[in-house]
This record gives sequence, C-alpha cells and structure tokens, in this order.
Amino acid sequence: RKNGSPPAESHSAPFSVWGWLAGNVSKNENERARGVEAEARAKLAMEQRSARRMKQTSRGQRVLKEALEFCPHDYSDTHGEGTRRVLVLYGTEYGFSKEVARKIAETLAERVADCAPRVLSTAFFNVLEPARENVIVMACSTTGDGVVPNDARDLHEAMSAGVEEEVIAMPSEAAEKMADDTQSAAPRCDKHQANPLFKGMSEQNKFAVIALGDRAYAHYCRGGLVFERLFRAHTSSSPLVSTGMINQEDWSAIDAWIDSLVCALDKEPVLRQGDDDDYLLSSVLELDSSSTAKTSVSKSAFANDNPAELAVNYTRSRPYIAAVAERRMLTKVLEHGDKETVHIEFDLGNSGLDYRCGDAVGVLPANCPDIVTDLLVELAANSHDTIQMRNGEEMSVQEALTFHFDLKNLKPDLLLFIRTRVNSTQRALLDDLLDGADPHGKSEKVLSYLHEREIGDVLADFSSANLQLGDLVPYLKPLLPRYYSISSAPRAALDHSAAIPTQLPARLAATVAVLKYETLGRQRKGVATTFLADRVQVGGKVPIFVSRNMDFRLPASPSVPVIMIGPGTGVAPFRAFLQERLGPAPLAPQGKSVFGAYGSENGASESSSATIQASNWLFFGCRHEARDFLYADELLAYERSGGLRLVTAFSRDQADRKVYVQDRLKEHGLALWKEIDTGRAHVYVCGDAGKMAADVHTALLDIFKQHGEMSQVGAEMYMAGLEKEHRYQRDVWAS
Ligand SMILES: Cc1cc2nc3c(=O)[nH]c(=O)nc-3n(C[C@H](O)[C@H](O)[C@H](O)COP(=O)(O)O)c2cc1C
Repeated sequence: RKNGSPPAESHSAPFSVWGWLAGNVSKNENERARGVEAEARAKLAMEQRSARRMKQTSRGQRVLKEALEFCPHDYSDTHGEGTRRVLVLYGTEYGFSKEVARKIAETLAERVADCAPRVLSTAFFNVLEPARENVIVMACSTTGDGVVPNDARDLHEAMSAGVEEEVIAMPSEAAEKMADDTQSAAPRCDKHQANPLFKGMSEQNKFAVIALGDRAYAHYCRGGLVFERLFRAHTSSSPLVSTGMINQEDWSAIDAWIDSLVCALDKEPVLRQGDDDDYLLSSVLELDSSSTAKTSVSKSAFANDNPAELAVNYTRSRPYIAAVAERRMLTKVLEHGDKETVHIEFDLGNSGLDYRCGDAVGVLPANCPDIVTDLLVELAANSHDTIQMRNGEEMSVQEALTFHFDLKNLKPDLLLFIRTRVNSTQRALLDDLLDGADPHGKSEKVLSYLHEREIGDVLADFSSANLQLGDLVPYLKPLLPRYYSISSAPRAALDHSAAIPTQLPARLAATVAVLKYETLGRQRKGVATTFLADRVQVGGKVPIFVSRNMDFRLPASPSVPVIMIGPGTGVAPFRAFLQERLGPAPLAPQGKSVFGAYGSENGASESSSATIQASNWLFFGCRHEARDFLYADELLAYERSGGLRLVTAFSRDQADRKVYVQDRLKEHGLALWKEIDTGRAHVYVCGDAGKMAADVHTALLDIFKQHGEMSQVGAEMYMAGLEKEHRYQRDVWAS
C-alpha cells in the first residue's frame, strides 16, 4: 500500500483496530498501530488457515470412514494369502448408485470366495492406489445432459489425462456397442501423460462397470460408459463382464448383472497381493486412533480440495438450514387444471453458502403431516414410539415417517412381503396382482397399481397383514432431496454488475411448479413441491444445499451473445443469467399488474428491433399469457430497457393451433443462424427432457440445414461442434 494509506476494507470492517485508531491517535502512534494491526491480521489469517485445515481434515476423515463402513467384511480376516482385494466405487448424484454399490459388495462378500469388498465414493478416489486393487467394480449414474455425477468429476478428470479425446467424447451408440463387447480393443492411453495415480494399472487390474441411467434421456447411461472406456484405456484390457446398463431402478437387471459378475469372479484365478496390508484399511484404522487433526490419510487425500469451497460445502447429509425469506405465486389459477408455480427465496444469512448461475438447489423435503397421521393410524402406532433405522440410529416414528421415508414411491417387493402376512382372501388378490411379476415383484401390472397408491392405500387394501412400521422399513425407499434450477444470481455476481445500486441480501431463489393430481378419487400432492408451496411458511426453515452444474454456465465474456430457450419452469436459470448480465430487472413502480400489463397488443410480445442492443435472447413458452407467463413483469422490463430480446409462445392463446417455442425458433431461423454462426452465440435449453428438448433440437438442426445450407449429417456435425465448444448446453429433466 502506498503512502501508508489504510487498507481500503478497514473503512467498512466493523471491528477494525485501524479504523478506531485512525481517528484517535497521533501520526507516530498511527504507524505503531499499523504494525500491530499487520501482526494481528497475520495471526488471524494463520488461525483461520489452521481452523480450515482442521475442518477439512476432520471432514475428510469422517466421510472416508463413513464410506468404508459400508464394507460388510471383517477386514482383519482378509489379509491372508489368496484374498482378492475388490473395491466397489460409486459415482452418484441422487444416491441410487450408492445403494447399488452396497448391494454389490454385500453379494460378493457372501457369494465369492476369498473376496474382500469395500465400498468407496468416487469423491475420495485420491486415497486410492488403483494398481493395488485386484478388482475395481464401478457403479455410476449419469446426470445433466449425459455427464458424470458431480462426485465423480474429479476422478473423471484424473482418469482422462493421457487418454485420447475421442474415447472420452465417444457418442453413446458407439459406446453402447463397445460396452456390450468384452473383447473389443482397448483405447489408447499415453502412460507418460497419465495421472500418476493410474500409471501403474495393467491388465492385472480387473474391472467391471454398471451404468445407472434412464432411457428417457438422449445420452443413455453415458456416465458409466465413459468410465468403462477409461478403465479399458488404463488397463489395456476388457471388463470382466459386459457393462450393465440399467434403466431406472430395475433391480432384476441389477441382480442379473451382479450374478454375471459373481460367475466371472469365480472363474478368475485367485491372485495374491504382494503386500498383506490393506492400505485403505490402514488409513481408516489410523483415522480411528488419531485424536488430533493429523493428515494421516495416505496420499494426503484432500490435498486437491479447495479449502474455501470446503468451508461452505453444504451437502445433502450436512445441509444448510435456510429460512424462507419470501414466497409468491407466479401463476393465476382460473380453472381446474391450470398450473400453479411459486417463486421461493431462501435467506442465506452468514452461511457462506455459495452458488453460481446455472447451479441447482437441493431441497430436503418433509412428508405431508396428513399422510404421516393416516399411516400412524393404519399401523396403530404412537408418534412417540421409537424405531431403529438402517444405520442403527433410533428415532421417533413421527420423525422417521416425516423426514426419512418415501411414502409415495413404493417398491414392488413390498407386495411380496405383504403377501407373507395376509389372510387367504387377500393373498388370493395379491397372487392375482403379482401374477407374471419378476422375482422382485415387478411387472407392468404391479407398477401401475403402485403408481396410483401411497403407502396408506396399500396397507388399507391389505389390512389383514397387521404390520408394524419396523416390518416396513426394509421395503421403504429413503426420502430423497429434490432439485430445482436456481432462479437468482448470487450476490457476488450482482455486486459486479454495473446496474446494482446497493448490496442485495444473500439469497437463493427457486421456481417450483406445484404438483397436485388425483388418483382413486383422492387429491394427491407432490411431496417437495407442496412442502415448499403450501406447508412451509415465510420464516420457516428448509434444509438446502447446492448441486453444481458445471455444464450450464454463461460465457465468461458478457459481450458473447446468448440464446436461451426455456419454456415453463425452464425459464428459472435464465432469470439468473439475466440478473447476472443485466442486474435485477428494472421494474416499473408498484401498482402495475403482473400479468400482461406490458404485453404487446396481439398478446404475443416481441421487442421491436429498433430498441435492441442486447445480445440476450430468450424464447419462453407457456399455455396462456394471462395465467402462466412466469416472471412476466421482470422479463418485459428487461425487454423494454433494451437488454433482452424476448420471444414468447403462448400455446393455448389462439383457437386454431398450438404454438410452441420450437415454432418460434423456426420463425426466427435466419436471425438465429446468423447469431450462432457469425455472432458465435451460446445456445442454452432448459426444461422437459422428453418432447420439448427433442423438438427444440430438431428445430435447431432444421435451421442449420435451411440457413446454413447443410445436409442432415452436416447439421448434426455442426451441432456436435457447438456441443464440444460448450456453445450448446442443456439442463433438462425427465418429468
Ligand atoms: C436431472 C437429471 C438428469 C439425468 N440425465 C440422465 C442422462 O443424461 N442419461 C441417463 O441415462 N440418465 C439420466 N438421468 C437418470 C439418472 O442417471 C438415474 O435416475 C439414476 O438412477 C440416478 O442414479 P444416482 O441416484 O446414483 O445419481 C438423469 C436424472 C436426472 C434427475
């Protein structure tokens, strides 16, 4: 700092020694004080660093220990000669792959001789020494638009070093074909360039992959398939068994794949490890005995973690309990069937919870008290009774049913269990229902029966079973977090925006379409959406955390044009994008109606080209301008200010035909083509992964064909090029 000027921040720092001294002491004293201040600052920084390190290390230790607790084996028996070291790694976004990994480990421990399976999250891959594992089994899901889950990203990056790029970016169909063929050639991996962690891997290190996904998505099981190819590259060999590709939660297919793995391992010669120590076990044992925060984990497991991130890294198991700061309805319900969508804002207080535009918020919901009460009555249970959870923890029945169990999405094997408890009349009914079902009780008939029912309905149908809650626990799924695209820009982004007059409070907003429907003559409610829209009050608390979405990011330069396509709640991340680029919407003074107040005369609004200076283009669609035009006032205000080019498609506002965003895209085909090809625009799509995303994709290809004069293949290659340059990004979900 020149001229001894005080550090800029001391003016605003509430307890700054400097700020206090400056107004009260002479020049000499000032200088001495500055020295004291500098010393105090250095000491504080050191203390903070050491506190962060403690937090970082103890968090790492706890998680590693938690992860390894899934090991069904007694380690002490498994170090002898002939024991196979099997590591089951999982990469998960929503927890299903972890469940599958656990089942794999349990089965292998039970059915394969000389096998010591352990389970570990991919998030902790850097404690691994992959070359010292006899077998690595990987269970990995796919998220976003065909990418690996967040917790597997670092592993993906580390394994990708030195591997030819085409292998990593291989299209799904080719990858699927390869996955089916255990003999196809291994992709090339340059061992000199490889990450040191994987350098020692060879064909001695066997591997197998099970990819969890959903056929509704364009890139089916791509996350697992990418890892399969990376393992092929590093070991220069093929998987032990064909890669499993699992659609949704198909446990029969999972069991069949595990069976094939058991057979393959039975046939494999038992290899003895050169060393008897299990390095992973040693790490955990060391953790057990370490009372201080020494970095005992081999290879400094958490060296890559960014301490700043760790300090504010709330997760689904350690969420931030946020207060609801604001909630408002974004739609008007005029008749039965109209959509209900709410805007909800969480106060982030001093949490330090950090997010970026494009990220999603994970919400841990609570079940509706009516369902819980009905179930307590059905089970003749007292809410204060206690119950033992799967992890051994005891809690009240009320708490377990409210926060921990999914009471709506039921597993088919629940019916198989109930069948063992009912009287003969009800057993005959169940036999009929289960006729033709697989060993897990799954069939089309069973799924459609369960689809219409919640747990209380099933228990009422088979009341003679006389069940206790404890009986049901193994058959109930855990209540999972729900994810919503964040519809606000973080304060940090807004602070940098020229348009912000004052600092805004740290908040996080979500846009939630409320799910209400009827089955069997009863009103049903979506768990999380009605929790957020109806049950939690302003000021009430909600556990939240952030789910990163690295594949949905604004270009670094604010001058790069963006084309945003987001019908319905798909507009959520684009509201955040607009806030980041333009500042909060320049709303008109209070008193204007939210709906249609600024719309153009013919109902569909579009800015006149004379006023457009913006490189922000938004295609929004909904049913009716007057009912579900989300954030109409804000979007139209941006448009009026010249910051946004807005194109709307109100599908049901014209009697003769329905108009969707893809139709509007085609109407603006030439201008879009110029913006993409000449302007180097980035294109974003958010919303329904099924019909909307596919139709928009086709519309874009048609535009490339027509205005770029390309063939179908040429247009597809052009699109692939955009994707590779991250200029075509999608945040889509299957409804
Ligand atoms: C937002 C979202 C995006 C998804 N994207 C894909 C995808 O691109 N391809 C796919 O096969 N499955 C996709 N899925 C389905 C998941 O992979 C599937 O539900 C899996 O069982 C989840 O496992 P996990 O809980 O371990 O993450 C997606 C699911 C969600 C919620």
